[in-house]
Amino acid sequence: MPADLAHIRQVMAEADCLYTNEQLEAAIHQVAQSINAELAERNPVVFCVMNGGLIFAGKLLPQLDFPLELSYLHATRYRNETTGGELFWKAKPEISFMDRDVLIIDDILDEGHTLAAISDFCKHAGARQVHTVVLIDKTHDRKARPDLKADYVGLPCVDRYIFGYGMDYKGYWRNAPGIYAVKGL
Ligand SMILES: O=P(O)(O)OC[C@H]1O[C@H](OP(=O)(O)OP(=O)(O)O)[C@H](O)[C@@H]1O
Ligand code: HPA
Repeated sequence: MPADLAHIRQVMAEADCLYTNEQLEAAIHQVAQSINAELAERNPVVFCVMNGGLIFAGKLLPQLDFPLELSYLHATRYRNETTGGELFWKAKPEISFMDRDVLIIDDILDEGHTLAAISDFCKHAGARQVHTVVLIDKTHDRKARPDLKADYVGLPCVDRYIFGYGMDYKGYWRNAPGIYAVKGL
């Protein structure tokens, strides 16, 4: 069914801005410094988790100052909805990471099923160590595992449905230049 563009535009017009582009760029810079300090000698394989990780990865990677190999994977469980379901692999990693450090870049750690499944997949497939970085860690008590955390986090966010900076609302507004919460969600 075609999207109701009037609704999509209204969602943007009524959304609350949680983080501006400037705040996000400052957070990404901090994260990059931490990763530079800790992974510089690890020669990692870096995976951008599509689609949501695209903008964050694009802004983070040029600030990493050490040798790395870049690839992508695509696992999704929201599929243009605002609640998550079963994890579906659209593209598994193609580059070999056997006995290599892996860095997973994603936009958001929400319930964490996605990051946990990707990390487990990489460990079982022979990664030496799996590191994770997310731009946003949503604050609530519904994490897939109680101790589930990313190794590097840009910013926390309230327990609302958010979009922008790679994250979508019904497939739209990944291009929004900040992070916004949908009115009423
Ligand atoms: O922590 P979780 O509750 O598992 O949710 C986080 C995941 O959900 C989103 O992906 P989505 O399934 O929407 O796929 P997409 O990036 O292709 O939109 C987001 O990009 C994360 O990968
Ligand atoms: O709040 C969210 N917004 C967009 N995508 C998401 N994937 C998990 N949580 C979210």
